[in-house]
Amino acid sequence: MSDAIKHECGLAFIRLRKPFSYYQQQYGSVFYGLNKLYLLMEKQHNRGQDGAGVATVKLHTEPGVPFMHRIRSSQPQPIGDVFGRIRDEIAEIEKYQPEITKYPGLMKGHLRFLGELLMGHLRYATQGKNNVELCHPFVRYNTIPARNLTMAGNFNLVNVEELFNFVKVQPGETHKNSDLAAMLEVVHHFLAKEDEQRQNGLDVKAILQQAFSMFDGGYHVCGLIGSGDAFVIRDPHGIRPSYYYVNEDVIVAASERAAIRTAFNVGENEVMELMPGTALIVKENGEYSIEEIIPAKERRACSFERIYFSRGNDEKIYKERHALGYHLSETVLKAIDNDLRNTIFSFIPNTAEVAFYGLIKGLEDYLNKIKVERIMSWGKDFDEEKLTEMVNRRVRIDKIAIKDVKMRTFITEDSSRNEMVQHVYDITYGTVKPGTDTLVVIDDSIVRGTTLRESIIKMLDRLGPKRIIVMSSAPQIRYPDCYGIDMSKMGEFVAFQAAIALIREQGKEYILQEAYGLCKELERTNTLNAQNVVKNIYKPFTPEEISAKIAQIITPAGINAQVEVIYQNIESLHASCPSNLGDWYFTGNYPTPGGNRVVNKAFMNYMEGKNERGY
Ligand SMILES: O=P(O)(O)OC[C@H]1O[C@H](OP(=O)(O)OP(=O)(O)O)[C@H](O)[C@@H]1O
Repeated sequence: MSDAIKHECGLAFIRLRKPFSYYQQQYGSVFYGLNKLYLLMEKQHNRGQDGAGVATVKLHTEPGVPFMHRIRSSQPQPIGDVFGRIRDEIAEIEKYQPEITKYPGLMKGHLRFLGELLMGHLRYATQGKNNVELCHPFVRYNTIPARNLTMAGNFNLVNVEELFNFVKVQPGETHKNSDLAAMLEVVHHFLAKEDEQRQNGLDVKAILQQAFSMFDGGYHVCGLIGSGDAFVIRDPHGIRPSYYYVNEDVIVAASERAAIRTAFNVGENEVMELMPGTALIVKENGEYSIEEIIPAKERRACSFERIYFSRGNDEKIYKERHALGYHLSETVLKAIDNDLRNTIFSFIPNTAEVAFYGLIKGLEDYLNKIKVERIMSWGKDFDEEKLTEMVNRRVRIDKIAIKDVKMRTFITEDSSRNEMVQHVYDITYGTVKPGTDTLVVIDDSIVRGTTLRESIIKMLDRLGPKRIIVMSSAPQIRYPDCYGIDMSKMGEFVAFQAAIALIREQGKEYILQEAYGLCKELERTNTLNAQNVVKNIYKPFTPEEISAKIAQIITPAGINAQVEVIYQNIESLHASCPSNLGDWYFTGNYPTPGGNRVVNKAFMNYMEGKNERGY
């Protein structure tokens, strides 16, 4: 089967609250909104590099004049492509009317994308072919202006089929697995109903309450309506991140706080978090409100956002990644028997860099403590040489792995990933004392283990270390994620491969058969969402046993160094990222019942040899 593309990951929204002439006077450009949208998107490019799209709505147009426009790209550098094409349109008009930029009203009439409502999207398609038809935003056109709707989002739903059935829509081949297509149809269904009944303005809150009570998953979604209204909404568990900022000139929303801070040059506390289950609703007249759409449920904000996905320049995320590294320092000291003299520390670029600083801080704190203890124990028995030697003891750090391509391989589609990871990294020669040094490298996450097996371990081994210890600032990734970040097939997780290998080695295949039988039974009684059966696969083994097996799996043939893997534990993860406790990919504790169905389906697919995702 061809894989469905279900991953849509970065969002930007701007509502201009003043006429275009104001922005020209105040900020020197009628393109203020478009420029800010570009910046917001560029600052979130970490969230998706496979596609980009923009939609705009113009307010108060004459009847018959198009007011909703959309442009999308799945070219390499898609943000540049989208805005390049918008720029070309501007240049074309200026060619014939060089004075036009002086007349904002005229500009609005001539330029398709000069709208007061702007929405941008960055797409990450980890699976299947990158098809521009699947890039957000999607649009639902209608002859009645208020029933035109365009939406984009960062989300995964686990009940798409059910939703299409509800609105009695037969989606085409391209969109049949698309969460957004299903969501758009459902929201449009209630929008049309509301428009039929309404006396005055649209009751956007009522539309959202009816539509969003039907969605099972994690989401951060934005919609622009032909009436001039707009909304941004976040799932009731707060799984996906969502932030907003308001001043007299603009209303802004985005997936990451730091992007808003940089684009609008504002402080940490000026950017607000959109709380779980609520929506930012912007009325056609530029007023806004924060409304509860679905009562908030237990907060399960995604921790993988903090560990890997978001950009690390966010004030809180930086501290959290630092803490993740710090928490690992004690464990690594134990692993190397406190032998800092013969150990060299480094990181796998890029995301792990901040955790590396945290790790080093932890090691330095230890070393400083030791120095003080030693010096104190000398009493008066020391000289300059002895003291200098002690004070100059350092944790040995070096930049050993280099990333040649400035792209995120994890969010690169599967077919090209293996080859890519082989060529993405390189090493710095002459850094390690061959045969003596232990080399410790920290990565933020080990998912499939491909980065390590196909590239990093072989390269590091060329430097001749005695041991290679890989530390992961995330715990073992054991279960699929179906709420936003694509990790969908059981057999691909190196932790699952390790559990299977241990089961086989120990002749415990009955565990697999029992779990499969239980899944089948749950399927028959339509209760696949009642429990996560895959937990039984891991149950017989300690995390350390799984880690030891993972180390074997990621060690390619012909490696001289002894390879070990050390993971973060769940307690330290939670201590490091206290407001993002969503940890289902590590623990198997899904926030919605749909999650259990997904993991059980993924396991059944694995047992049946089907290479397809569980949702
Ligand atoms: O175990 P695997 O399945 O190979 O995946 C894990 C790797 O993927 C990510 O790197 P990526 O290149 O996406 O991003 P980065 O440069 O931001 O770290 C992550 O940082 C790990 O290094």
